[in-house]
Amino acid sequence: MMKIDVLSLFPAMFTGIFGESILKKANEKQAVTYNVINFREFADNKHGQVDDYPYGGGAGMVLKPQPIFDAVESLKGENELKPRVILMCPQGERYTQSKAEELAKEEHLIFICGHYEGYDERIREHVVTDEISIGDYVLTGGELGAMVVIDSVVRLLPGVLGNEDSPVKDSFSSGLLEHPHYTRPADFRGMKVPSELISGNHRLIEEWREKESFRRTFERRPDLLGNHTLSEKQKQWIEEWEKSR
Ligand SMILES: C[S@@+](CC[C@H](N)C(=O)[O-])C[C@H]1O[C@@H](n2cnc3c(N)ncnc32)[C@H](O)[C@@H]1O
Repeated sequence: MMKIDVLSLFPAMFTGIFGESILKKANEKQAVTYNVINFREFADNKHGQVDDYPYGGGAGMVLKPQPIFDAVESLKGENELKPRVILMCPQGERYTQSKAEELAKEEHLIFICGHYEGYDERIREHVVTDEISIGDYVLTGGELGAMVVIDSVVRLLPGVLGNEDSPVKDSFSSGLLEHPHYTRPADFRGMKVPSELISGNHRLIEEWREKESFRRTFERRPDLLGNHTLSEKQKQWIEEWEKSR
């Protein structure tokens, strides 16, 4: 079972997300346990102070090393392999599906959610194994970022999603965006579902999905095709689309 610990100054933010939908079910199925800790409890001063002014001056407060070092040390099991200690940070590695797949193989993840201006650099250097950014924008705190990462990792744990929601065909898992979906009715206000999908012919349906998945990626995210060697079929599709433009 995967163990997820979160260090945050605002633990109540996680109550909703861990108590709903797939994250809740994953815990009920004993695929994962969640533990959210307010690292203020580890402050070694009677005011519970976890931040201080930056050396050299300037705006904003910096998270002190002591509460975070002590909190992380308290979470490492004695006989445990090293946990991944993940710092949520806009300066970190940009988060991707392949990182989610990598983290889903681990047994223990510890997330550090910052607030304020930044972290004392010694936290990065001596406690953290990974620094993750969820995108090129700045959030108020690391909590929302940690939720994004946790959600995307937990849904990959064995047994969490049923076969019907299998993550294997999701966008990015195969290197391409997923094909479009349709459901009933087959004709909604004159807008028809592609005939291949209602043909009942599995080969036709698979071919349509394969082609539309590639088209969607080619049109919306050609950057994803950067490392992809095009098959003959894909080259023909591109020619066909370029002619019809
Ligand atoms: C206001 S931000 C600090 C930004 C910092 N001064 C900088 O420029 O790098 C406060 C906290 O929010 C979190 N955060 C902000 N943007 C993030 C992002 N894109 N991805 C992950 N965490 C983020 C981090 O935990 C960060 O320590």
